[in-house]
Amino acid sequence: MSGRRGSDPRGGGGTGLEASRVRFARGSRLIVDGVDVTVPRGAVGALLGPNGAGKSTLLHLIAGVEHPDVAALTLDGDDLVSLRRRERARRIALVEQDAQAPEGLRVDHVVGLGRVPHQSAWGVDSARDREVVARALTAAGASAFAARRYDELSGGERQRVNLARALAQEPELLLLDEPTNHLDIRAQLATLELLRRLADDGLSVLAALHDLSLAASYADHVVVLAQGAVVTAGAPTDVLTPELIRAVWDVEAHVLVHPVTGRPLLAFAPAVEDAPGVVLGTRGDRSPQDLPVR
Ligand SMILES: Nc1ncnc2c1ncn2[C@@H]1O[C@H](COP(=O)(O)OP(=O)(O)OP(=O)(O)O)[C@@H](O)[C@H]1O
Repeated sequence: MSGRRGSDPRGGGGTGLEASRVRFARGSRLIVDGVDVTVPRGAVGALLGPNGAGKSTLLHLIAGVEHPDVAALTLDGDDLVSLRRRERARRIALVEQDAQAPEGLRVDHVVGLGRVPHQSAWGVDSARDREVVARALTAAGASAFAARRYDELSGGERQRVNLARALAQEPELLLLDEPTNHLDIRAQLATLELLRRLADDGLSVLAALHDLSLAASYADHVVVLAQGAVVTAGAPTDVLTPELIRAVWDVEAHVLVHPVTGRPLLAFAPAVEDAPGVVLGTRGDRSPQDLPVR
């Protein structure tokens, strides 16, 4: 996965995230099966795959919310598994699909929670903490509701606050699980533009996305997962072919060229048996051997 910039504006020449052989089982069920993902500094990576492919679980394993059975996980060469929790929280932020916050908390205080890994044990807000929170709220388009209660916000408003909280962490690696969920189209584009800009400034970004056209427009590199394993990975133009989309998602796709960006733009048609009036069968039960693993 390569970024659009050759230099590392944060200094240090970091290699970003290198995750290899990530494996995780729940009971007898293998959920993530030997996955390799790399995200260099300054790159946007997109994790793609059908429902249940293992995208959220993989993000949780990288963030340290879950612990892999086997994996080599490094961030800028540092072993993530042996990092102390607080240090890991300073370096990696995760925007979850349905993040929670303590009941009744104001939005700016929720975003302020992102500063906790940077604060002393007394948790006193410094002028810099307040400045970082204000900047994060603005960047995520959430300053208009900074003084409202988080639990009274709409889904899209909460999504922006969750992003602001992660930005307030000032991480080196930003992981996002469906960051455009609940967002209107303007907010979706603003979020992806923001991620692109942050990556151009040296942040490593890895986002699970369902919108393949958005992924193709903004990601440097996509990783396609199915049934816990990597099917293929590479530049969006190389990976997102009609054949791959049919094999993994079981839909027919036309790959067009975006008239402005020149990037792939996908138009879909349902598979024949999904036509109106046809009852869906148990699809997606194909074994990984049926998929074109590269
Ligand atoms: N707590 C759990 N207990 C048992 N199985 C789980 C648990 N959480 C997830 N799974 C299973 O692990 C698999 C991967 O789930 P995961 O949420 O990582 O997929 P995903 O690709 O993020 O899906 P989606 O696109 O629907 O969000 C699924 O089969 C899911 O049912």
